[in-house]
Amino acid sequence: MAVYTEVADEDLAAFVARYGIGRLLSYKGIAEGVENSNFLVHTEAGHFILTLYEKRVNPADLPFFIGLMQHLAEKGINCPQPLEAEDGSMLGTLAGRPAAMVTFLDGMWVRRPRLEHCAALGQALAELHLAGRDFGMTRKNALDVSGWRPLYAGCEAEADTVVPGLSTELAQELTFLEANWPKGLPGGVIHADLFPDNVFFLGTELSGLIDFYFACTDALAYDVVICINAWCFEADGAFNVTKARALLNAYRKVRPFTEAEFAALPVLARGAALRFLLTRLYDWLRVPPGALVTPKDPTEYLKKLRFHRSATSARDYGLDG
Ligand SMILES: Nc1ncnc2c1ncn2[C@@H]1O[C@H](COP(=O)(O)OP(=O)(O)O)[C@@H](O)[C@H]1O
Ligand SMILES: N[C@@H](CCOP(=O)(O)O)C(=O)O
Repeated sequence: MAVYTEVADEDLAAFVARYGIGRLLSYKGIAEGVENSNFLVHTEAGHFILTLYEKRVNPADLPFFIGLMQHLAEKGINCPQPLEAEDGSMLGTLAGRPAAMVTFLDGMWVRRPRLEHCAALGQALAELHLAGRDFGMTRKNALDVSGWRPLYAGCEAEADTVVPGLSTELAQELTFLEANWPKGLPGGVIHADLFPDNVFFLGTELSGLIDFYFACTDALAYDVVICINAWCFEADGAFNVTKARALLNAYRKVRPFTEAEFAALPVLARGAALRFLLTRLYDWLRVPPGALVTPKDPTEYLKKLRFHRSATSARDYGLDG
């Protein structure tokens, strides 16, 4: 579920009235999602998404997220466009939470991505990176290599209850990555969470990218390997090199990789796997009894991490140079 905050009908109607989109006709909470409360809002002007930002979103980051979506939408990226209220603001307060309204995007996310979906995603990711080049704001990645040790510290004592030996394996991986993390790669705005549930398709045509609430400024190639991890492994844990090749080739047609990015792919992929393994493990160990949110499986990312540890070059991801 992802409706953490309930909204009174009359408060929502008053909030919607600020946007000049006609009267509120109906609304409903959206079950999907993890971080924030989302509502599908129907007014005389059509459908919109209302998001109430929950505790894990730092309100100081909201101008970056809102500004980024606006910038990317203006550049032609199919992403939610924040609505401007009659007083010119794009952020308001509803039910005691920071809140924004954005445009509704048609499409559905793909449960089992095929080759053509991976290729479309690679192209869209490169287009997003190019469109972000002249975005004027920056945001440090709170979950970059410097953020992993504190996360690990919060899981260290209990990690072995999930997989025996996991605590030591994570400690060794972290030490390796801290010592070998690539520096100076081409950087810019990255989405940082472009999993299949954040990408909409109409058939095989990509119709929208959503959920920019982990977006930040970091190495562009790091965003690419986050996608490799999320899109190119099969349900049984096997790496599908054909999908990776399709994703990477479609990406590099729009934004070619540098030599340094090429060489860094295996270590970046290890880092991306560790990042999601740690956040999933952290959440897994903290699910309150009776919680309505289903935590995501950390061991899925342990298997991916182990795969990347055996990779030696970009060839292992389907690229020849
Ligand atoms: N702009 C949008 N257009 C259409 N549906 C959206 C849009 N934004 C969010 N949604 C719906 O809300 C769900 C949760 O949104 P998401 O941003 O992923 O939430 P969270 O940040 O809580 O994970 C999505 O899976 C989708 O169904
Ligand atoms: N994609 C992350 C969790 C974040 O969820 P989202 O609904 O905000 O995309 C993971 O799979 O661990």
